[in-house]
Amino acid sequence: MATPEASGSGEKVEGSEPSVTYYRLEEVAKRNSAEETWMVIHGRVYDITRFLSEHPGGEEVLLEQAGADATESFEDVGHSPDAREMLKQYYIGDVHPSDLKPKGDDKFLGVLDCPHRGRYSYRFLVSSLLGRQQILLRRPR
Ligand code: HEM
Repeated sequence: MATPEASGSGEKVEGSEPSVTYYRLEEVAKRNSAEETWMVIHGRVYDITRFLSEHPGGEEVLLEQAGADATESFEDVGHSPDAREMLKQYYIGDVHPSDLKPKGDDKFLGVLDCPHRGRYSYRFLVSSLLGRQQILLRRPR
């Protein structure tokens, strides 16, 4: 039976959403070419191989992020709701919970209550405000 520690291509994690396949980041990192292109956006894994030639922003920028976490680049562009909707068709699973642990070097800068839930994600707004610095966000109670 697969465990969260096991490596390999896609697995189920006990106690997690049963229909979700989880991928380790090292697994995603191997799919870094035009033959097989995976990327992570907001903790989700996408196989965008067949989308490369269709991307309005070009193939090049996607290949630069191939096998990696492209969340920041994706948000920095300010993709439209249509673009976000398109993501669904390339979704193959989630990043394994063990690879989602926050990095120890994250710096706490403060708490931001962000009322905007529309087109732009929290991360986009924060990166506009603070450049590349990190800030912890808390939903208003
Ligand atoms: C699978 C993930 C992605 C999807 C589905 C996607 C989709 C799209 C779509 C539909 C557009 C047209 C404009 C819009 O509707 O927002 C677009 C434009 C663009 N995308 Fe992406 N994109 C993805 C990932 C990325 C990544 C990772 C980058 C950067 C590394 C990127 C960079 C750009 C750029 C530079 C444009 C052109 C913006 C402009 O000309 O105004 N995209 N993308």
